[in-house]
Amino acid sequence: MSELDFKQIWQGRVDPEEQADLASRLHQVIKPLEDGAAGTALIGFCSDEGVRRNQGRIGARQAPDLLRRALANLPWPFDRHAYDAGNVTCEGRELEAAHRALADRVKACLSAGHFPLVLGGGHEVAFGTWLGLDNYLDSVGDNTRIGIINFDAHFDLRLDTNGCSSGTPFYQIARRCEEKGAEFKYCCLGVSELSNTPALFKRADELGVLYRKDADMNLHQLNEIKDQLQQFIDGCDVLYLTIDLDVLPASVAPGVSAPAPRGVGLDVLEPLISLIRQDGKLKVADIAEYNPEYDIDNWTARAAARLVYSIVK
Ligand SMILES: N=CN[C@@H](CCC(=O)O)C(=O)O
Ligand SMILES: [Mn+2]
Ligand SMILES: [Mn+2]
Repeated sequence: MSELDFKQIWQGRVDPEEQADLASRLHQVIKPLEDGAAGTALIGFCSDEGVRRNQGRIGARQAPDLLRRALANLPWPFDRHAYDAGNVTCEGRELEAAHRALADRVKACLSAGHFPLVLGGGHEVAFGTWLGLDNYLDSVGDNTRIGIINFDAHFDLRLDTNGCSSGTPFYQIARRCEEKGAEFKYCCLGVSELSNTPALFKRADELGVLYRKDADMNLHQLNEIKDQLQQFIDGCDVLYLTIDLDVLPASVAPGVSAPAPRGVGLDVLEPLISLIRQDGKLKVADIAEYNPEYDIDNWTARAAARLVYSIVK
């Protein structure tokens, strides 16, 4: 990202009448990625090639810079550095190359001690994010168990027989795990019975996926969901959190490729994100499927910003 692009994107409201340390916003503290103290490192993944291959509605490749704009005014009362690590762009149809480039960027951020937070892009982002974490753990000789927690209306466990797409990332990861003799630990919360065929439910069962349907993700079930999620977390050494914005009701997040008529509310998602953050296992996260073409008055971008805030706070 050029200095000019950085300055154009990271701007927003300033409140000079307030005590400075109580009024700072992300756009005032974020810096281009540089050597220095550990912090949160935002990486954009400009791609909707996976969505195109998956017969979906394209538009998500525009998302990263628009999400940055939605993040710019967030209060940043945290004693933590924030960096912008720029964009990885899928050139033409070269999704596999973009996955490798994203994995390298995620790994470099982890090696420097940062918490990489990737802004998609279609959900094909997940394979690149996971690969970056896996490559990093391999490079430090760490044989730990990675737990994947995906908030999504879809399993994204489609076969990649005809190439990878936004519908295949967790199947690709399952195959990689099998090849290297690692356990595939995948928890998918918010699955819609109407948006996944029995073939996908069958594959999820065969792969030992822990899942809950959107209809079982209500506020009155929160304690039960937390217990189930905590048990999953206890069986993992490190965590990768991925949020597909289509897990939210379409009335909250209309700007996605495949909207969910029911969805899971922020009132349920936010306490679960706090649980995921709680014990220090969370190493990397991403937000996927923002499609500005279908957004209304930035509702979806604002919901995404709220979720980012929940992840980093
Ligand atoms: N990442 C999205 N995956 C969904 C899309 C479904 C749709 O376009 O209707 C899937 O493949 O199941
Ligand atoms: Mn998805
Ligand atoms: Mn989805």
